[in-house]
Amino acid sequence: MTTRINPSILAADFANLEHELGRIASADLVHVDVMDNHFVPNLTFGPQMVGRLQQVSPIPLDVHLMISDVDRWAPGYAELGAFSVTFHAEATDEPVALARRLREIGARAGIALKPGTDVEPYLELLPEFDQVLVMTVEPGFGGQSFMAETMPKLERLSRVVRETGLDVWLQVDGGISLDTIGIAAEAGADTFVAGSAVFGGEVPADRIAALRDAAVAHRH
Ligand SMILES: O=C(CO)[C@@H](O)[C@H](O)COP(=O)(O)O
Ligand SMILES: [Fe+2]
Repeated sequence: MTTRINPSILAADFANLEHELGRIASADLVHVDVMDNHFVPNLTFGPQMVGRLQQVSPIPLDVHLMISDVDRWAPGYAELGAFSVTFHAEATDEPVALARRLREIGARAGIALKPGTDVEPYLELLPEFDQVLVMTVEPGFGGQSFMAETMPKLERLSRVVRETGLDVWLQVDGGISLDTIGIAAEAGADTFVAGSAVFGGEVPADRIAALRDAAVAHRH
């Protein structure tokens, strides 16, 4: 099974983003955290900025929308060429309609679950999605501690994906480091977002390689 490392540019130098993207070119995708200071108490960037990142990035964009009114805003990120667009389950009453719209435009559709959100109601919707993002911290900020109590959710998803044979990527995001990536890999994650663990090092490419090795060592 493929293991993907997606560095989060939330931990990058915002004044030098093109340069920062170049330093993580050995990663699989670049994780772009869009926050609106409404769904979460923090503010990052919007479509104009993400569109420009899309133009200069050497690797595809994995957009994580932490915004309200997502039915209105999410399709725009697919239209600007993002490889995947992940919205929060808590932010819409129509997750299936929105996922279909994203896929129609040509993006992979992802659904994200906050640590306190139950996975059970979403299991039957899995065929509508290309990716499930299990948040391993409360969304809003980088540099928080990994919440191991979210792992049963990942184990449940992993079992269902295996049993059904669906091609749904299982992503974890928040507090992923050399100390925690093995726990998430063992629980069934295949796609790992890491912000501070990648950009906190002198050479992000070395961090990416080390995280990848640690994840592969713990995969079943
Ligand atoms: O979505 C989020 C935070 O809400 C993340 O993508 C963070 O950017 C991850 O940062 P680290 O926990 O890896 O520092
Ligand atoms: Fe994220």
